[in-house]
Order: sequence, then structure tokens, then C-alpha cells
Amino acid sequence: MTDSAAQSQALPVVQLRNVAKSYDGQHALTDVSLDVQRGEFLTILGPSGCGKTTILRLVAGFESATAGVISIDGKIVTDLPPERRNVNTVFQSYALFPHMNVFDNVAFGLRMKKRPAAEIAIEVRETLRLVQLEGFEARMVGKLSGGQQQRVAIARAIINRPLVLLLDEPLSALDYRLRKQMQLDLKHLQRKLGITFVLVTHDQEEAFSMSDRVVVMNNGHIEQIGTPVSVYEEPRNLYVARFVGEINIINAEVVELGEGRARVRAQGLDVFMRTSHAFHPGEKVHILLRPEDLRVETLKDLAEDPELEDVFSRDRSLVGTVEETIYKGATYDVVVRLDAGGIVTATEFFNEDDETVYFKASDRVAVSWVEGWEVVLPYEK
Ligand SMILES: Nc1ncnc2c1ncn2[C@@H]1O[C@H](COP(=O)(O)OP(=O)(O)OP(=O)(O)O)[C@@H](O)[C@H]1O
Repeated sequence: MTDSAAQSQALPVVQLRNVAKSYDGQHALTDVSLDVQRGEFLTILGPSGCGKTTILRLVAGFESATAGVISIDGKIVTDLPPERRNVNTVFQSYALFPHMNVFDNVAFGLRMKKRPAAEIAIEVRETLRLVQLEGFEARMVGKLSGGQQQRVAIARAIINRPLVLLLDEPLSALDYRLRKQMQLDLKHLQRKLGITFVLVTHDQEEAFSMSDRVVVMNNGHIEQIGTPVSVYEEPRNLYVARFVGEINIINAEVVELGEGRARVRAQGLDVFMRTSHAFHPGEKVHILLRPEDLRVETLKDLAEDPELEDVFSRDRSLVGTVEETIYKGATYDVVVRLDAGGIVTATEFFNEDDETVYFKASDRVAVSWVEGWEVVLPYEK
């Protein structure tokens, strides 16, 4: 590879710099900056109305930004129409031609480019194979299931190998099982093709299971960009922590600071916490703990089994009473009302032998966690 080719490989394939978009004076996006790397599967995640689709439409060229710069493959595309951006979009609504069969729908883009019929036939067959629709060429698209129609839409969008494929909630109309299957299929397809995928969804599980990186959005701006693991385990603020899963939030106060650690007072306990924030003594903070990171034992078992003391040492156990248990399928949640105030939820597995729940309402319990599994964040009102 030449130096300049290597450089262009390293260059982000899509770049947004301080992009804003307003509709009739109403902000849909405020100051969004984002680099999409070549060949990555990036997902834009956020609640309805936060501006996810607006980002896709700006990159695709269906809308123009009110401020900021968008580049694709190193070139500023502000004045380029959609067809000159080397980007294709798959819409939630599929947007297929209902009066055409599968072959004609998929061949459409290549015919517009006046490619020879023999080449088109080979490429359509190959692309339908990639989306597992071989043999469906002659079917009218109206006679296909939702999942099959979505595969046709994907085939049509990838046949001319765009630099970037934009996918706007492509699976949201499908039922749960099919959606799970299509998530896997899409991820495998992306790996096989090596095309950059930018997907929009409000479904955290979908974002996590498919993406190399996730962009968490809120009200027209980006809150955090990172791998699914980093966003889940190191949320930057309460909004991200809450949006990407269940979370327990315990209010606390910093007592003293050490190297990468802080002594924090929570619920009448002084607990050491790992943190990289520059807190000061007396500052109010939140301790964040995922339900699956909490451990629960009954006070009775703790009294009888001294070995449990390791995790449930007195100086890091919160004592309370089980309020209820909630069946979740593979696991169940234990909801504990703490003696010092507040409620926490811990996720537990069923008993191995008889699949029953171990805890029941009104059990007196201690709740604890392994040091370092917590996240400590500055206090937010
Ligand atoms: N063409 C438009 N005219 C006026 N307002 C618009 C237009 N398109 C989007 N908006 C507004 O911009 C904001 C962001 O919309 P956008 O569709 O990007 O959100 P989203 O996160 O994709 O939501 P959803 O998940 O519901 O599709 C919303 O408040 C929306 O009402």
C-alpha cells in the first residue's frame, strides 16, 4: 500500500464537524461532531426525537445542515446531491417498488448506471445469495414477508457496494425472533462486505449486539461515543447509565481522596471506590451499580457462614428488607428496601436444583458488590 493509500484508509469515512440542524427555528441537532471509521459498524442510539434520523438524512444528503461541515471519504459533501455521495440508505419502510419483482428491485441501481444485462444478472444473483434470498428473483415484492422485503431492500442498497450504508431503524417492523435473526445476519453481512454501516435504533440491546461503537444521543446532541462495553461499564453521566440498561443509583459524599480511589460515605458506610474523577472532599456524588453486579445474602446465611464475609464485609454491605422478587425469564430481580433509605435491585439466578427463587419478600438481607465494579460520578440534580 502506498503512503497516501494508507493515509486515506486511516481517514474517517464520514466526518461531522460542529453540525447543527434546525427546522423552523427548532433545534433538531446542536453541535454534533462525529468520526465514522472505515469498515466499522456504528450505531446511533437514543430515544424518539433525539435527532438520530436527522444525522442519517444529513449524511445521505436528503437534508442540508444549518451549520457545520460534513465530509465523506475526505471530501466536503455539503453541495453534493445524494446520488453523488457514494452512500445508500435502507429505510424502516423498505421503500421497494411494489409493482416490480425481486430481481428488478435489486437490479434497479445497476440498470440506472447502464451496466450490461449479463453483468447485472450475475451481481443480482450474488447479492441475493448474500441476503439469503436465492431463488426469489421472480417473486413480486408484495408477496414477500416483512423480513424478506427488508432483505430485498438491503440487497438493493448493497449491490453497487457503497462506501457507507445508512440503516434507519431497519428492523423495527419485524417481530422479536426475526429481529434477533436479522441482527445477526446484518452483522455477518457487514463483516463479509467490509462496508461501513451506520445504523439508527432506539433499542439498546440491538445497538450492543451489532456494533463496534455506539453513539448515545440525547435531545439533539451526543452524550457519549464508545464500544458497547465502555458505554455500559463506564457511562459518562446518569443519562447514559440509565439509557443503556438498568442501574442502581446511590447518593453519597466524598470523604477523602487517594491515588485513583476515593473514600465515600453512603448509607452510613464509608466505602473505598475506584474513580478517575477529580473530586474534592465533601463533594456529593452518585455511586452507580448494575443489578447484575450486586450480590445479596440473607442475614441468617451470613451469620451461619463466615466465608461469605469476604464479599459481605460489614463495611461494604447495605442492609435492608426484600420487598418483592420479579420474574425475568432467565433471571429474577430482587428488590430491596434499604434500612438507611432508598431501594436497590439485584439480579439473581434461580436455584440450580429446582429452579426456584432463593429470596422472598420480607427476608432481611445484606447487599454488596466487588470493589471496583461501581462507577462514581459527579452529582447531578
Ligand atoms: N422535516 C421536519 N420538519 C420539522 N421538524 C422535524 C423534521 N424532521 C425532524 N424534525 C424534528 O427534529 C427532531 C429530531 O427528529 P429525528 O427524526 O431526527 O429524531 P429521531 O431520534 O430519529 O426520532 P425517531 O426515533 O422517533 O425517528 C424532532 O423533534 C422532530 O420532530
